[in-house]
Amino acid sequence: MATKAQTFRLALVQCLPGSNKVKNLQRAAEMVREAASNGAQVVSLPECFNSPYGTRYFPEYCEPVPDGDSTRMLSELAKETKTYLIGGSIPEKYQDKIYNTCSVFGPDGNQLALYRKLHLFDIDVPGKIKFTESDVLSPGQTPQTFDTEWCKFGLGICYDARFPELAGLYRNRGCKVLVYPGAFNMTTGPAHWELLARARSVDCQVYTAFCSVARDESATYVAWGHSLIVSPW
Ligand SMILES: NC(=O)CCC(=O)C(=O)O
Repeated sequence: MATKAQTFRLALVQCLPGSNKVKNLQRAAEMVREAASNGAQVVSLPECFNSPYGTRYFPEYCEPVPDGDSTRMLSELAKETKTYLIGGSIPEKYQDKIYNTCSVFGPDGNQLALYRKLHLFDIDVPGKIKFTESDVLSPGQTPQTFDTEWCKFGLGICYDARFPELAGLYRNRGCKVLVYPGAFNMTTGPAHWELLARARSVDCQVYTAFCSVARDESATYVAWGHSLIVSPW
């Protein structure tokens, strides 16, 4: 009798989006292919993988989901690589609003989830960083999970990881892995990135994956990087 595999390989793609959207998509696709060829069955991209991260960029780079170039690429890529592909996030244009949105596709290319960032990143650390996503973005309203043959996954985006209630809700729904595409910065990254991933894992007894964009010291928003996966232990 065939037994169901209990383990799988999850890859976090720490790509470096720049100002050219076509190149951002090409590079992300190359890195997903590389991960799949190294045995990854589930792959995540980071927050805003198709655009630079910043409120000034969201209106320019936003697209409809699932009918935009970035989401079409994700669906085709999931099918080509036969992976579960967690599409980081992109600025999504929906009606007259913009959301920070993660789409997930299965190995057959079908969309399994659409998650809009619930908690917008509005912070002011005097002398260090001020950022107000809510100037441009609207918050999502609904937590989202998706199923694989191995376990149920829960989705958050970056700042969402600061809210234990969301992780606890996913734990109560039976999720074993929480995935947060992200882009922390050089102030909060060293202070809280690893701490939050480990906290969510220990308090919910789940695996937690934080997938960051790579660091570019010349960018208007310098990301911390340091993608990581944490075990319940
Ligand atoms: N993109 C984000 O949500 C950034 C969150 C962040 O840096 C934080 O400290 O929280």
